[in-house]
Amino acid sequence: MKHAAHELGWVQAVAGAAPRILLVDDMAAIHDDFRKILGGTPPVDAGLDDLEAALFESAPSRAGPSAAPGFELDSAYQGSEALVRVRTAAEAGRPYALAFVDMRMPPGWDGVQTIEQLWRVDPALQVVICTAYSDYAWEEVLDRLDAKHRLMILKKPFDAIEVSQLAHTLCAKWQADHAVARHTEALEREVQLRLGELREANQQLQQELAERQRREADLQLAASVFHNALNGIVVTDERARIVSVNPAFTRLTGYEPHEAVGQTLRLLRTEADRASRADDLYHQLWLQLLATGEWSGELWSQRKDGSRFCEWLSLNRVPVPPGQPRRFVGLMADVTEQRRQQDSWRQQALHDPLTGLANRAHLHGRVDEALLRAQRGGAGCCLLFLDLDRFKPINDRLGHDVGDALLREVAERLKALIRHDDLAARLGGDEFVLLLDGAEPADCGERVADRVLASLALPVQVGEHSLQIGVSVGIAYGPLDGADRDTLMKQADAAMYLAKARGRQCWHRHGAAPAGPADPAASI
Ligand SMILES: Nc1nc2c(ncn2[C@@H]2O[C@H](COP(=O)(O)OP(=O)(O)OP(=O)(O)O)[C@@H](O)[C@H]2O)c(=O)[nH]1
Repeated sequence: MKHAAHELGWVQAVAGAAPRILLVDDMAAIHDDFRKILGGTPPVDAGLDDLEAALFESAPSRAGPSAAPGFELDSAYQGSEALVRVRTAAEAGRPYALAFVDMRMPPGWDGVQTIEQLWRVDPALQVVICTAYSDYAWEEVLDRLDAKHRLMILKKPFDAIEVSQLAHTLCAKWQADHAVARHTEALEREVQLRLGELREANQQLQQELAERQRREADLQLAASVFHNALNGIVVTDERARIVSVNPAFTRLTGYEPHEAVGQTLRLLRTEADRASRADDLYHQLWLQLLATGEWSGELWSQRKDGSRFCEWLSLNRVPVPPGQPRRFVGLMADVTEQRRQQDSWRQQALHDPLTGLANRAHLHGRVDEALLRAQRGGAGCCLLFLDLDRFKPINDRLGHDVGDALLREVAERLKALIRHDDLAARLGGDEFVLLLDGAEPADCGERVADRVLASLALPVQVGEHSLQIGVSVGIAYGPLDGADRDTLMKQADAAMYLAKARGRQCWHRHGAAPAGPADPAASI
């Protein structure tokens, strides 16, 4: 508030308002004299003229009321009253510029005490101490007040010009002091403002620096990952053209960066894929990548040296700011070994280890599929149940190894008799099944059975042994003889037993009338 009051004082001063002067004296006549000199009207009291004459060397009328116009004068007759006026003026924002203070003002404070009190309230107040006598040595007064720059001493009797000059000079000094103070304050504010702006700019700079350092760290990390990754990394544009590759890509494919960059991912196509005119996998995967932003899967690829490898490729669209070219990143890993292992496990799970034919589980799956297709209006299927005739004696006589070799040879012959879409399976022991997928023509089972009988009637050479075996075949058509797998297989099995019952080395179709003994010429 003090600051605001000073500020208002300054506004008043610069606005050209009359400087305010406070007259502090216990004698009313003195007030009138000051007013005459400084622009006030003297009180109507003849007795005061004498007093005036005693105080001033020359009569006040000599100075004239117009000698120093332009001051606003107030009077206080005791120090305490002066204090109230000074405080009120300061709080109202209209401080006094100058106070003329009498030295002796009984019964209250003397001049020095009064000045001390006034300066506590308004330290900028200029003071003229008026005295004919003093209770203090002047050095002592000045030391005690410790304010030589804002205090003047006016000794009685007064000279009007001296009073007027003091008033003008000290008011002008007060105004100048205020102007300097305001200017200094304005400068300080400006400096603070600039400092604040600088601090803010500096803080922003620090934040940007920290952000840049964080980004640089991220980039370094990304670059380190790119260069040290064990997996191949390939970055492409949206037309699948390679933009960059990492060292692991080169290790995996044999292509140096300068050989790969600018090529498309088709660089890794296998010879077979290149020869094929059909839309290749790369085309399909790229369409999916553009549509969904990601693709992953296994594909066979070819290295620069021509060797093939199975790669796991995972492609993703890289998010980039608007306006930047689209990029895709692919992670590649050589999974050839895993793929071979899986193939081997799949082979073992679905195939008979001795002959390599399909096993029972595999057969079941294929029969189910065939029956389902038939249900949906597709062609049916035919099952041929085969059981070798008198296989046990070979085993018993010549041992299991010879028996095994015989079984393997039977498997080879069976495979040679069927089409690509058909399936040859070994259920175990000397039991085999042929699945003819798409039972066309209507007697295809019987025709194949004839070929089986003929083929297996030929001797089998195992080492030094020329072995002669036969086979009994049961035939059942799905879904005609069984709409579900269990039924169909049971019917074919039962038909095979009927063929055995007929004397072996013959076939029997499920549902056909039991025939007489098979042609002995066809049997062993
Ligand atoms: N070598 C070999 N023999 C097997 C294998 N699995 C089963 N066997 C044998 O194959 C024979 C099959 O028995 P059967 O079909 O009853 O014998 P079979 O002499 O053919 O009898 P029929 O069918 O009535 O003519 C048994 O001696 C089994 O021990 C195998 O994996 N390897």
